[in-house]
Amino acid sequence: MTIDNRSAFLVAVGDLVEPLTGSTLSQLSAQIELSNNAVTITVGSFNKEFKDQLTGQVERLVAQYGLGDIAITILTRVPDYLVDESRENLSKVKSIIAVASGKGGVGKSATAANLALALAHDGAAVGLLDADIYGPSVPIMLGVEGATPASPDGKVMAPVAAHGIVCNSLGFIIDSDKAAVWRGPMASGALQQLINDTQWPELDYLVIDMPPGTGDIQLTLAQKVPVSAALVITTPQNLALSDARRGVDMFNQVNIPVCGVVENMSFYSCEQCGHINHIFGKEGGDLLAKETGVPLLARLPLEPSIRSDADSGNPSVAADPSKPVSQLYIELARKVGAFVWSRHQAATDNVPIIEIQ
Ligand SMILES: Nc1ncnc2c1ncn2[C@@H]1O[C@H](COP(=O)(O)OP(=O)(O)OP(=O)(O)O)[C@@H](O)[C@H]1O
Repeated sequence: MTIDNRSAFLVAVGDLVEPLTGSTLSQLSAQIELSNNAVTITVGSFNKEFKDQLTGQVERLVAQYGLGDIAITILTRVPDYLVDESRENLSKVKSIIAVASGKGGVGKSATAANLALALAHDGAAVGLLDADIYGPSVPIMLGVEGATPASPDGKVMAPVAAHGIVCNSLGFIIDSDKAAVWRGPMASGALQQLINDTQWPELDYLVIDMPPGTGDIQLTLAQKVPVSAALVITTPQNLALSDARRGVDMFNQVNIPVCGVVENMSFYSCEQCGHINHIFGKEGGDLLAKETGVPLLARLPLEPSIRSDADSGNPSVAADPSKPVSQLYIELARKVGAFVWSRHQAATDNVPIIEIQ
């Protein structure tokens, strides 16, 4: 192989496109290293499908440029958003994703839990913080109700492990019925404690299940924690949509990038005849996306197994990642991961690093 071939190969690899962002590897500052017998590409998201595709594309380029016998390795390094050294307990967390909703009961917690599991399914180290102080449901959803976070020094809490991720929730610390009747300052104080006193391990993503609504607590939380992407969950009907619009506005106010909207309980597909029924109305999520300029990332069906899986402590993605509804969560997770990767490039304006050894 000649020097020219090697250089042309590196340029061609840099020109390959990440399909969910539409950007090239060079634009996304992927690191591409070529030695005599190996090429290693470090991308910013875990998307298994994309990494497999990329391996195939690189194999073809290796053949096209006559590079001979070359080992191809694709690694992932999620961009590190949390540059603030003072946040000791979050110092090992690379990126925080807030899952919010303008109103309660739209499926925010079920979506947050399945999103966290879907990110982990592709290989990421993931934590889930249940900040839904008024109705902490993560312990039940992850099947760890009654667990107690370990605290060797009596000060910080170690999160609880479940289904390959780690989580913490006010539900571990207090009776969730009591939390439901707390007044603002008490709820806010408990939330602060949960945020400040959880010692998160090395994580690629920390998913936060936010309290529903757009009041002071939500705003304070959004400002206190360095969120890299917010996801707003809604159902298709008008009332939920106007609340979701307020959710998007809230994040805009505090300069947190909203990566997208999820329309949950979007339709019901009859198990017997396959007829699709839009129980809560149609195309509301599209309308919201158009009005706010935020993309609609997923339409999730109203499906009994989502509820029964979550109620039995084994959310759909953990129960069976291959079933259609789990695949929807996995696709959603890949879009969120791609947003975090591309957003970081926009934020830091990194220059591409291409090394030839
Ligand atoms: N797409 C869906 N299909 C069927 N059931 C769902 C779906 N999404 C969520 N659920 C179920 O609906 C109920 C409410 O969902 P969830 O607790 O996630 O809502 P939430 O928005 O977090 O509510 P809250 O704001 O009160 O905490 C749960 O039993 C959950 O399992």
